[in-house]
Amino acid sequence: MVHARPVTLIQVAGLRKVFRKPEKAPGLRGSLRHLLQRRFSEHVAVDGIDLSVAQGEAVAYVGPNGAGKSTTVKMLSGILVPTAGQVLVDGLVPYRARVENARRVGVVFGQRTQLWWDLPVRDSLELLRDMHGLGAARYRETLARLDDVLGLADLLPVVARKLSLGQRMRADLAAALLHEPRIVYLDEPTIGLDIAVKDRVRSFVRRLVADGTTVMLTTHDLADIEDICRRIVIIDAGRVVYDGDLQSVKDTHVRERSMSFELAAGLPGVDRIAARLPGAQVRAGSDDRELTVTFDRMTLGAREVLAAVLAEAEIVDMHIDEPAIETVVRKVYAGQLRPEPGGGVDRETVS
Ligand SMILES: Nc1ncnc2c1ncn2[C@@H]1O[C@H](COP(=O)(O)OP(=O)(O)OP(=O)(O)O)[C@@H](O)[C@H]1O
Repeated sequence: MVHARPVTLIQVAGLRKVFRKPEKAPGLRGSLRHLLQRRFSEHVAVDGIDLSVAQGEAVAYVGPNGAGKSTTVKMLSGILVPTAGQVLVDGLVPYRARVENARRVGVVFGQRTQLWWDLPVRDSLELLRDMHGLGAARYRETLARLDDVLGLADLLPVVARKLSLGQRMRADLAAALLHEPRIVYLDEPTIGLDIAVKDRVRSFVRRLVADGTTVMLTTHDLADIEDICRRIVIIDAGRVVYDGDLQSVKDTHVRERSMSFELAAGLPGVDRIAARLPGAQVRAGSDDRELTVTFDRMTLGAREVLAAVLAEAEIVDMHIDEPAIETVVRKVYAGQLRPEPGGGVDRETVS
């Protein structure tokens, strides 16, 4: 069988952004001196990023505060001009073709709205319809589809400033997707939302990806990532420190795994099980029919753990706790994951 090659929609090479900040002593004297003798310091926000995203991929773009995530997304959406490097989004250089790029891209900022604050949602959507030059039939059709998944009907007559945060996010998603962009940048799309609305937004984005939209997700909410993305790009201090499959980053960087058991009768003795599993931590739960074994997956397998517990007790139920991506990201934040010398990164195969 011949597989079609995936189409690359976002292609970034050696991308850099250096901000110049004025160096000025405080007060009037400082301002006057700055006028006569301007001094600037340079701040490297994005420091040579290479990134390639295929059509229909959902990529989490993650990193600590100030890592350079928003600066990258601003360069991808044409708001900022890079200091060096190449950016190509759907065949366009975003900062040179801002209008055309905006037609193909949708941006959602969880912390800001693109709705007109004093207008009913319907008016904002109609303004966007006109800005994007959408015909009446296409507008009606897209709005009906968005209404179906986002439940917009009740929100349309409401003035944006009167919407709750969750309603505002649903309306903002509709505003960003009205023109059916091929690429969507989501910046903290679930921030401040309650669990039920978060779930709704996440399943909406999953559906978007399943329909072939390319999504780049910037978030501090790691559950968003686990729910939506298979690939994760972690950046720190403007550089990519990991780019690969979410599962493999967990497998590579989180060696610890846990298995929990529910036993038919009281524990036969934690020590006896521990003796069969050198290096593992065996703990009794709150009642003596629960048992948790934590082990290094490089030295012990789930099968050996199961066999050791079975040899001493009758098992009613068991489950394996998956390592959370949180643990990996915490390592990055603690500086334990660094780029390879020479700028190489841990790029894994992405399926
Ligand atoms: N317009 C600007 N002028 C000067 N420095 C800037 C500007 N925008 C961003 N920076 C600096 O560049 C660095 C990267 O900022 P950026 O907003 O891209 O980080 P981020 O990863 O999005 O952070 P956060 O998670 O807090 O949103 C920071 O040190 C920031 O202070």
